[in-house]
Amino acid sequence: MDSPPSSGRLTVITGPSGVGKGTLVALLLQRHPALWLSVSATTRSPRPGESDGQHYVFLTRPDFEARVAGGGFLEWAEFAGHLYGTPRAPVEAQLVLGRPVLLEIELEGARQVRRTFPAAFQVLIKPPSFEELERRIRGRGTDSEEAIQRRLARAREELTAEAEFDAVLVNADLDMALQELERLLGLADAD
Ligand SMILES: Nc1nc2c(ncn2[C@@H]2O[C@H](COP(=O)(O)OP(=O)(O)O)[C@@H](O)[C@H]2O)c(=O)[nH]1
Ligand SMILES: Nc1ncnc2c1ncn2[C@@H]1O[C@H](COP(=O)(O)OP(=O)(O)O)[C@@H](O)[C@H]1O
Repeated sequence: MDSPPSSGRLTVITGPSGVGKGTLVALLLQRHPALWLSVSATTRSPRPGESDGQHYVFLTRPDFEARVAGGGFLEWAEFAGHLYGTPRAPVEAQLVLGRPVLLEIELEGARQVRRTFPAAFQVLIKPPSFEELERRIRGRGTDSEEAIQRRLARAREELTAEAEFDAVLVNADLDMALQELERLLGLADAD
């Protein structure tokens, strides 16, 4: 099931909010500059330190909906009261160039990609426990109590979807999880 992706392959990384997806993906990109991470669009407000076009493309809801209507997203979903989507054109362009592409997206989006790109390699990142997940979301200090509650409710749902994924990775120790992710993605040290 977990055969490593070839170059130009699409990899989807999913997992509950606060599990460490962003942390793992940032480390992966530092170590493997050949990887290309899709920058999503969202209607949520920027967090302190997030810049437009780098972490997300921040859109109003009407602008986001116009892009949906125009077929501009490879996939999109609503999460915790906001819309999130993967701009289609840049992903397709990178795949044509043969570059390995990463999407860091939530469960509904992963399901859409499974239908449109059945060859995509899909990884679910899990926390060592639900209590640890809550500690990480709170420890990050970026979300309101309401946003935290919505993320925790959604997390319970996402964690039941394990069987849908090509691989499941527990992010307990960060270095170990990073190594395991590299192994799953078939990334050698020098990639
Ligand atoms: N479907 C979909 N989900 C996305 C996209 N971009 C980000 N997400 C997911 O939306 C959720 C919320 O992201 P964010 O607001 O940055 O919060 P965080 O995960 O708590 O840091 C996370 O599960 C992301 O993986 C996207 O383009 N499409
Ligand atoms: N293996 C780990 N052990 C302890 N804390 C972690 C680990 N991985 C990530 N974290 C911390 O958990 C918090 C949430 O991580 P983040 O990458 O923002 O999650 P996500 O992108 O999945 O929402 C951050 O404060 C991060 O530093």
